[in-house]
Amino acid sequence: MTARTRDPATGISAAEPEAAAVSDRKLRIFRDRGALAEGAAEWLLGVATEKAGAFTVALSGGSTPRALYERLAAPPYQEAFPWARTHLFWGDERFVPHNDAQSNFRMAREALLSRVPIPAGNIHPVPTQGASPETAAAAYQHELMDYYGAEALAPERPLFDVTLLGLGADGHTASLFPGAAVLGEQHSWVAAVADAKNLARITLTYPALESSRLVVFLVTGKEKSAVFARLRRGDRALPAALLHPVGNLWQFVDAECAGIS
Ligand SMILES: O=C(O)[C@H](O)[C@@H](O)[C@H](O)[C@H](O)COP(=O)(O)O
Repeated sequence: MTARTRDPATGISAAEPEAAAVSDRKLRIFRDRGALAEGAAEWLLGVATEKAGAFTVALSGGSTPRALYERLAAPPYQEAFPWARTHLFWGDERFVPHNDAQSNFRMAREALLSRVPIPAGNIHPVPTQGASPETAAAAYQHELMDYYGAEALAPERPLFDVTLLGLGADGHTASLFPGAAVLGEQHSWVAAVADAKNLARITLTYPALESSRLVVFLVTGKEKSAVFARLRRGDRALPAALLHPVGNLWQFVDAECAGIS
């Protein structure tokens, strides 16, 4: 077996970063962004294939997920993925029209939805055409409850099969920003919030995001390596570190983010 060195602070194994992927408990370190996108697409296809019936995913915005979506929109995933039984929701969205450059829905439509045979009825964007972020949040909560078939989340029956998340430099995930009141939300599934630039956003809350069979953080780049090390240490100042899904949590990162390149 190859000798591995481990950073005592982060717990990250410094196993060959040039390998396609290495596993350390639920941490997978990929050579680069391209390898991560490929590995995540392969992993997602595996999870979707194993699941019978509807396969429900909460999508994230951000640059790293975009590479995954583009990979899923190309062979072999474009044909092999069970699109007809896949339902897509969003973990968060900016309160902007769906054709706005800042819209997470627009990004997913361009990178993925317009290129794969997913039925329109399986796509569940946040309805940002509403009168206010609050009405959009309420409408999205109703949509999620209708889909789930109940108004209370049962731990043994997660809302999502997979929730994809990113990690902001300040430790935010979805639109759960440090110090925000929504971090204490225990009942609502969806909330209206504002980001540091005071742009209104709609975000799933911890109870909804945690109602996931599998949560996967996708994080890349040197600029994320310090915050990712803090996440690995479980630094409770980071909203991302406070997420405890009912299922398993994975972290897919590239070698730069892991600090081993
Ligand atoms: O829509 C968004 O921007 C997401 O809500 C946000 O939580 C994102 O995932 C992180 O900011 C990381 O984004 P990057 O992957 O682009 O760094």
